[in-house]
Amino acid sequence: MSSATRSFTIRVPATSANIGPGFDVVGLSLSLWLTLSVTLSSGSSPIYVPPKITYTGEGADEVPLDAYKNLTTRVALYVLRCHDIPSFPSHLSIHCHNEIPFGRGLGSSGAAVIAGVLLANHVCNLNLPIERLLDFALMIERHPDNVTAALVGGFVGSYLRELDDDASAKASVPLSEVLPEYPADAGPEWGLDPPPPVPPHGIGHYVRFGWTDAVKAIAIIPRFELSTAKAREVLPQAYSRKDMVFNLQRLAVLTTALGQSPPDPELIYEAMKDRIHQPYRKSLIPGLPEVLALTPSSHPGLLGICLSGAGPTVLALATHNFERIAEDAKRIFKEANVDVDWKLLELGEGSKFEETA
Ligand SMILES: Nc1ncnc2c1ncn2[C@@H]1O[C@H](COP(=O)(O)OP(=O)(O)O)[C@@H](O)[C@H]1O
Ligand SMILES: N[C@@H](CCOP(=O)(O)O)C(=O)O
Repeated sequence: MSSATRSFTIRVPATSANIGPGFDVVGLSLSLWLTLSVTLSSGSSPIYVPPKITYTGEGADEVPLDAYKNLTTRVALYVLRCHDIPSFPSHLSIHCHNEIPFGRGLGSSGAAVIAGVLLANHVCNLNLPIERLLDFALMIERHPDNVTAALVGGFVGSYLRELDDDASAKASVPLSEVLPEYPADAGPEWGLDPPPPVPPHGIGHYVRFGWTDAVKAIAIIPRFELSTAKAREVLPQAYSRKDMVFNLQRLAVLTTALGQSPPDPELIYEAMKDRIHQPYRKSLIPGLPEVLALTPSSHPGLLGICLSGAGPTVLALATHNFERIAEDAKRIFKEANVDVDWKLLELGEGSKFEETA
């Protein structure tokens, strides 16, 4: 019996969502990566061999290596099952190398979800267009900001289409039905009845904004995790008109201002302020108000400063003076007993697929 091997890599960037006023709307991709190196052998044995996962980098001590428990492979399995493919092909090996820290507001779960959607697409040659890949990702991450930026790259704005009643019901099934908890002894056929909820078409829509290369991102990353779910629980259900208008005005300006050359610190600093999520998340992140109080006049080169995603990472956009901005933010966090690491990052590309053999 002959055997053939196919190998490919999938690279998905970290993201920073919200950028101040764009809660659940804007995101940008950053130069930190989740990389999957995938090998698929076939034909040498008739016995089904389940997927083998190995993992290095961020999260290596906590991530499950069972394909029915790991977020990336569970997402891939969901996509396969929506295409009437009950399980992974035999003899699949996946090595994940992850540079994106967990639970810090840098889109680790969004990257894992996009990696899973792309894994299914390429392992079984589904040839799904970008829009359909996004539909699957949005059945899992219900806000579009991270997953869209992780998939297409750049500085991106997105919205969820208003769905008709039928599509809306399909798109709002509980996550437990999209990604069921597999029991320890689950075989490849487990969970096929009832079949998984197939996403409606065209859930998410996006546009890429301009971005000036002079703008770099300093990620100031506290050494503690804050789950996105917990950081969403503290948000109110309703907002005043005044606060909504405050954010809308700034968001409209910000999406163009970050593409202008040279970038205008006065315009951008004010445009990165927010009243929809940051004020409510302060209680979860000691030192946050003090760090957000750095300004372009106290720190030349700084353009604006905000919470990255749901936090606790702070994102400072700047053109120069990176070390001073970062070290001062680190010192301020330290005064609140929070240790941080910082990284100077670039606006990243979107997800990449490369056939290696
Ligand atoms: N590469 C990965 N592989 C498997 N699971 C992951 C991966 N990245 C993130 N996760 C899961 O997502 C969780 C973090 O998600 P979340 O709370 O949304 O924070 P973040 O802001 O990092 O996206 C992790 O605790 C882990 O369970
Ligand atoms: N808009 C979301 C973004 C969450 O991003 P993450 O990187 O923290 O997962 C929110 O603010 O809740």
